[in-house]
Amino acid sequence: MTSTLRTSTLKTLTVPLDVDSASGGLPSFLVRDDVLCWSRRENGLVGFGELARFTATGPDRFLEADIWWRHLILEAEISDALEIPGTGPVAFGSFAFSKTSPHLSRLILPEIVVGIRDGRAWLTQLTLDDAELTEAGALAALRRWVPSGNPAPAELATDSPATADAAVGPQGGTAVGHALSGRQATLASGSLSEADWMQAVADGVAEIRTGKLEKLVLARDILATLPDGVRASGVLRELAARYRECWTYGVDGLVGATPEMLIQVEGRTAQARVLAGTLDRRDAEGVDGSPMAYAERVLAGSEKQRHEHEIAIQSLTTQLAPFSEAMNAHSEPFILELPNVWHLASDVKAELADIEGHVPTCLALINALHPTAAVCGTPTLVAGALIRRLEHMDRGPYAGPVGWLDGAGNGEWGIALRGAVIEDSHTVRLYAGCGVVEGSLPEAELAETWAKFRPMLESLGIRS
Ligand SMILES: C=C(O[C@H]1C=CC=C(C(=O)O)[C@@H]1O)C(=O)O
Repeated sequence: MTSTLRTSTLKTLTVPLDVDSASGGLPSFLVRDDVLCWSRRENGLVGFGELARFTATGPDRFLEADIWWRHLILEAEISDALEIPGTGPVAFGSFAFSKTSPHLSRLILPEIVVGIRDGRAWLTQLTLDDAELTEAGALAALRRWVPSGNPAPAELATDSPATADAAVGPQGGTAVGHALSGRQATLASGSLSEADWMQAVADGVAEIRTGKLEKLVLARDILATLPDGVRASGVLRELAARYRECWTYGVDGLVGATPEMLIQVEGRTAQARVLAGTLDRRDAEGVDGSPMAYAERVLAGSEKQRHEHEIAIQSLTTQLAPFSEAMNAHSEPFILELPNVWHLASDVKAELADIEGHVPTCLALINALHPTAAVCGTPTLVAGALIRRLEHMDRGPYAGPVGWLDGAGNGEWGIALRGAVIEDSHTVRLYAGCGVVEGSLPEAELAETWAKFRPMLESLGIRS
């Protein structure tokens, strides 16, 4: 574990901010490529700069991060005019999926945070210096990060990927067998070719048939090369505008819009959104009747999909129970409609218990919940070992927790799905995976990964 923190005390000042929703709200602050972002609909947090950073690898990464954060907060001098979730000191973070990954899990303490929640907006300045924090100083600091104030929406759209247009061809490595159009880009398979990945799915199904495990989530990566370059800020604005039901995240080059909430803590209430079971909305094109009736029939009516979902909900509720005084979950999953896919979804709500006089922190909960069956499998250890054997890649931050936490114990941590890592200014690695159960068919799972790549491909201007 390493930390860039100096020994000085953290000071923070939170003041109300006048954000004119007509000028674009939170997305209008997504103008820098190094921005830290967490946003859904009109709400969210955007962070600028970096005061301190914690990094770690290994099985204790969540608990080490928890200790680092609690130590930082313990002596902090906090002046907070709003005192709502997300005000006061805030850190953004992203954690590696695997306890064996060399990828650095991280918490980043920004210098400036802009937040909006239910129509209330605020600005927080953080410092480790002795200087006094004032409202005028905080506004001046914000203007240094976002020089022209809130840019107009029209200005923001100028580098919109939807405007670009050119042919796409395969690049060195294994070309992916998918028709693409839109912006000039090349796509190549990552660690496994499509054929090898389908073989991995078939091998996974064979393992499930031996009875060693019930469910396994297998993922794959593809590499997009964009000669015109990639702007993280543009990708985030695109995702936030299109995937409003999802949580759009941006931390250190990891970008995406996840529909899955691992854990959201507000005071003593914890909530999760568990997803498993997917149907490509394009499958409904040309089918008689309403698309939703099709989803009801084919997704909610499928025994395989419901079984996959049941395993995911069981794993979450079993792990959350020891931390909860009371818990409720939908008895029946609902259908979550996203622009690309439908999912079987269940929301779980729990009242957190006092454990030795303390409500469990976000990171303690994540330590217990991750990895859920929605991204790993059941039993966890067997599935985890098989993932390492069959995927032939390090997932890095893909399918790991991503989100933020504040000094009062509130936070939101999604699972980093439907996302990508911007590796350099022209290269983006996209990830997608599928729950594999006994009835899974490799070709159908491959098609599902393409549906799950779609949010990122679209936001890069690549139409699939
Ligand atoms: C692993 C992914 O999705 C998970 C979340 C929702 C539905 C899933 C499924 O139906 O397979 C996956 O469990 C991914 O998007 O990469």
